[in-house]
Amino acid sequence: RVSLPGGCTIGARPVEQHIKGLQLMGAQVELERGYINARIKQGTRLKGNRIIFDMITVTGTENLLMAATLAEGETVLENAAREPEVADLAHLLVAMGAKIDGIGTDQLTIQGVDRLHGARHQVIPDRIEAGTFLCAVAAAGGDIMLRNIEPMLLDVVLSKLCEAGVRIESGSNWIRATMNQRPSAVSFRTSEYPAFPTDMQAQFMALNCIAVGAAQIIETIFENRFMHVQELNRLGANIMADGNTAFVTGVEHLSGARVMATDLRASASLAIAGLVAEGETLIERIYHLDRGYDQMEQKLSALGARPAEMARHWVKQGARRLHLVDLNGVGAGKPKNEAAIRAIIDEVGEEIPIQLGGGIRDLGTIERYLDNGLSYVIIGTAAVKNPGFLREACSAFNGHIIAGLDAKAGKVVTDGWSKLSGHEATDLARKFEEYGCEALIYTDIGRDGRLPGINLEATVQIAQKVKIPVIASGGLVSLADIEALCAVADQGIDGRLAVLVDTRKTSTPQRSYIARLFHQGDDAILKKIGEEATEVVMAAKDVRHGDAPAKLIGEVADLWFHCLVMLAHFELSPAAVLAELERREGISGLDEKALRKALARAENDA
Ligand SMILES: CC(=O)N[C@H]1[C@@H](OP(=O)(O)OP(=O)(O)OC[C@H]2O[C@@H](n3ccc(=O)[nH]c3=O)[C@H](O)[C@@H]2O)O[C@H](CO)[C@@H](O)[C@@H]1O
Ligand SMILES: C=C(OP(=O)(O)O)C(=O)O
Repeated sequence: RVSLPGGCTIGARPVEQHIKGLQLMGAQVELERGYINARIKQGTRLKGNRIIFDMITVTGTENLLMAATLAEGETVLENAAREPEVADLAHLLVAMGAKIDGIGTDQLTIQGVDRLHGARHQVIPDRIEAGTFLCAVAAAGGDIMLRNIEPMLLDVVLSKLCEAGVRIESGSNWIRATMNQRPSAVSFRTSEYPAFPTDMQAQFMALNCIAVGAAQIIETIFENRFMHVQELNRLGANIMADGNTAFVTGVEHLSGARVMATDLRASASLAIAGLVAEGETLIERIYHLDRGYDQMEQKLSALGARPAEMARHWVKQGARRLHLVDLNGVGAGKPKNEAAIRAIIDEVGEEIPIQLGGGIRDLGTIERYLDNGLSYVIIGTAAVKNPGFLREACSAFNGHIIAGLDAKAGKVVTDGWSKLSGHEATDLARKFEEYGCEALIYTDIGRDGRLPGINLEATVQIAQKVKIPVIASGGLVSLADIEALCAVADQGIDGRLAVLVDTRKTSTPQRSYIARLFHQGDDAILKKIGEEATEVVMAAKDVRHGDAPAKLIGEVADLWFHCLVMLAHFELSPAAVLAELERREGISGLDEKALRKALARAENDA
């Protein structure tokens, strides 16, 4: 028994092809109140058969393919979907002992086997995620390198991007795209693989919004997959949709606005348009996006990072010192990002002190950096491995050398955290102070990047052993951490415990929508309930004026959803609410049967 499928509401998501196939294989299937009940006579198995799909269905093919592997005899699937994900599933099944012929074609022949066994399989890269980033670069301009992606999977998409003016280079498992002009409009029609994927339609529409020229987009797979049109228009796009066809006339500029994500790829198209738009774009209901993209915001931020602008931003926010890490330099053992570092120094070097670490291993490098305008240089690995070097650096550049102590359970680690040394952090701290370091940066690597809060105890321990300032770093997540550090600031021997907030480690903690709400607390949840209730009222009024009821259903769902979140927040059970409704039944005079039915349905759905 399974419920009818969900997925994005991009049109009806019927499953009669799945059901027809299973019936042809001997299953009894019936629909009952939103559920599919399927059974087969006790002691028998599904039987192979020849199944011709009326239309090409991806999950339909996948479902029957799986069923056929364990059916009796031979199954032939005709007009099967050829999407790479279907082939990938077939390869997994073969690795598990299934017998399948015709993988990658529209005719799959399966010889049933008695059982499958475990196997190891690497899932193919997500071609739609890759395509989405390529579209983002095509629309916003820039340069992107995608690794672990098979260009073959993106054939049409790549050729359409070329048509738009993107420069594409590729190898067996990478794609690089560069774009430094406004894209040209590209027309297309979505269709089954290997034609243009419906899952890329919205992203290409976003690209067309700011293109030179006009494009016609025809959606042939899903009947309601243009919900991004009105949101893109809110950003200033010029799109007219008529049935399954959209006409996009490119405009020169989009401007930021508050928009709403309606489904997965629609959200992606809004993110792309938001990148291009002037000013701020706020995309609501981003949970649709999170369903299909892993850390999209982090990946995009990495692309857009213009170090000097970022530095200016922090200075504007009131930063009093900048801490830079040449991360590539750490691995290489020599500077790797000098151009970016120089750009930062040029931008803000005269206003605030800048310190830099990562791959600094010789006096020449230190001298060059200080000449360029850095205030402090941080030495980590080299300080541990070659204390003589640290001593020399301190005497040659007195007042400009900071030692970085990265530690795990009190023991110092080196080489980008890859090697554990035998040294106690406290011992080294004292030694580095003797050499003449200006300060120490203490990072608990068990916390860094994971945000559980600073390791206060260990930091204080270090501070108590030395007279120079200790900069706390790693795991810092909230103001509470900083307050806690301020509270122990006088426990350093000379009362100087500085705080380093490293944004690389503290920005955008990844949380689900619900987790974020929980984190924001009661007020945020209650405010949301108020807003959702208002939206219900507004949608109900629209329905009264003749609008389709789908929106109202959606708004009620949002309201219920947030009520459930609130109940969970207060550790109350939804069952208690149902019980309360049931209790009122007698008093309020509600029709008992109708209410019982509604409750039974609600319970089922829950
Ligand atoms: C989880 C997953 O892999 N989702 C993808 C899958 O969805 P999904 O497998 O749901 O899409 P299908 O390929 O089944 O649907 C294609 C078309 O066939 C119709 N149809 C399908 C089944 C059926 O029994 N009867 C019927 O009429 C659908 O309404 C649609 O118009 O393929 C779609 C089309 O590439 C993609 O957009 C989805 O991202
Ligand atoms: C529509 C999509 O997925 P689903 O079939 O899961 O809704 C999609 O990936 O764009």
